[in-house]
Amino acid sequence: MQRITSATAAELFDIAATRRIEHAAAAALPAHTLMRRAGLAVARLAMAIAPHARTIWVACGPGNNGGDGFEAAAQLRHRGFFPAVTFLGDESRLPPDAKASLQRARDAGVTFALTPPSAYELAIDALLGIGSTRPPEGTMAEWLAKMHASGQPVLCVDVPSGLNADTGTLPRGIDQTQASARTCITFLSLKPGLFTAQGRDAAGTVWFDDLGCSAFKDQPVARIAGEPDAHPRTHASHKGSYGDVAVIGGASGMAGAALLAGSAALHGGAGRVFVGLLDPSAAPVDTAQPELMLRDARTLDLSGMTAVCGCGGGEAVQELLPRVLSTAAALVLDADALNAIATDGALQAQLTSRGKSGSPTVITPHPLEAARLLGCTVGDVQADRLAAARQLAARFGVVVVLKGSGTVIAGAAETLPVINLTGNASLATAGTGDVLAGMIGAALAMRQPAFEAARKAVWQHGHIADTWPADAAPLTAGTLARRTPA
Ligand SMILES: NC(=O)C1=CN([C@@H]2O[C@H](COP(=O)(O)OP(=O)(O)OC[C@H]3O[C@@H](n4cnc5c(N)ncnc54)[C@H](OP(=O)(O)O)[C@@H]3O)[C@@H](O)[C@H]2O)[C@@H](O)CC1
Ligand SMILES: [K+]
Repeated sequence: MQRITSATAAELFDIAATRRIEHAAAAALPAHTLMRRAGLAVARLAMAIAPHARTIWVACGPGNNGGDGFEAAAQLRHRGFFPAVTFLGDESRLPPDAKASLQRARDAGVTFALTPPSAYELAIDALLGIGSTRPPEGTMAEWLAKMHASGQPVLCVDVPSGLNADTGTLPRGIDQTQASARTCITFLSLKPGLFTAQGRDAAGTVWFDDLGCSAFKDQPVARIAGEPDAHPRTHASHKGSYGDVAVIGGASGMAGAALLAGSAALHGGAGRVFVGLLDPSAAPVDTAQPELMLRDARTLDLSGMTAVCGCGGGEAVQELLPRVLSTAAALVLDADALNAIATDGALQAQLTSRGKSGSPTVITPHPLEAARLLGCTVGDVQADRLAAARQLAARFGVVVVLKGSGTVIAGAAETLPVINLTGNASLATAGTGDVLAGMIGAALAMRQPAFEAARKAVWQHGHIADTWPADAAPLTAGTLARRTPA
């Protein structure tokens, strides 16, 4: 059993691949072996989460996910705990493995009830796993709501019930994202839906148990990538070794966004950082950050530079985009640059030809910006974030950073997309996106390949937030850019 953290590197498998792994493993092992192992793993984790629990509510559904629950209840009872099972299904229609585990729970003396216990210290959600086909309703929805509202810890078996394990979406009306402590133990494969969209909040802390079946492989759909490699600086290096970043943005009243991106690029290690402001009346120097070289955006020669374009760009950025797209050696497109491209076919064609020419280009849309670029709704993007990121990457030939819970980084078709596991809700504050764009710009300026530059910067951006000292001032975009609480 392995706890999954932002340092974990592993491949992710969709439901179809997980089914193939399950079938291959089940065929190679004696009957009921997988479910016994799964139930034992659930029981072990339950005992670790709630070692002093008097009552453990085990909610079991109509399929093999419920079977894992029966098996866990049997194992818990054998170890002196008092699991109370509520079963929502038809015994005569249980799959054979689940039927065997139901009998084992009965033989162990587990208590069965029609309604959940009035008090319990841990709930085990074994209602639905990867066989979920429709939104939970009726009693099942009520039980899930009760678990959610109780404030007691919830341990989800394989996946939070109702969660789409491929996409991380929950059905409307099924809110599993607010309970006090949520844990999910998943079997045989790590599923992408546990790590993006609503999946992260619904699953909480994820544990993985391969049930002794690591030899069974299949085709992954994505990966979590762990901590990126450090790029140590050689002693005999100089500022020219780390490249030039030019931030293009900061239209009237929005200079702060461009300055934040510039600060992030500077602290991200770029050799020199220019900030090309679109507001002609902007101050000639930022006295708080004198290292930033402020220029009029229209006068900057971008050849040989990494441009970070769009931060606070407003509508003014549109007229500069043809030149930025054609001359920047490497490019990060964010915010208003993306909105401008979304409404301008000629700019889209230019971005596509830039992507096809192999010039390093990273775009950093949030879901609404991604929807505008794809000509669909935010709901469509969020319904399958991996697919949306892949589609954007394929359409423009660029690296895509689709922001949000479980940021997705997608590039060329032959590169597995990455779901990033660092970051938390403290990043939901103005300007953090500008900081990310600047950090990616710095990594590109240091000549890291575009996908790796994006992956590394996204990881670090979230990691800074994750390791922000609890007793420090709250994280702001400015302190995030400087990487130091102040
Ligand atoms: N085989 C093994 O040894 C191992 C199995 N493992 C475990 O098995 C899980 C997969 O099991 P599974 O395929 O039986 O699917 P599962 O998620 O239990 O649900 C299917 C049932 O639910 C029903 N149903 C669907 N949606 C519903 C809804 N909204 N509301 C109500 N009912 C609904 C559906 O009915 P139907 O759609 O056919 O009407 C069907 O009866 C997997 O996630 C893992 O936990 C692993 O531990 C490895 C070892
Ligand atoms: K479940």
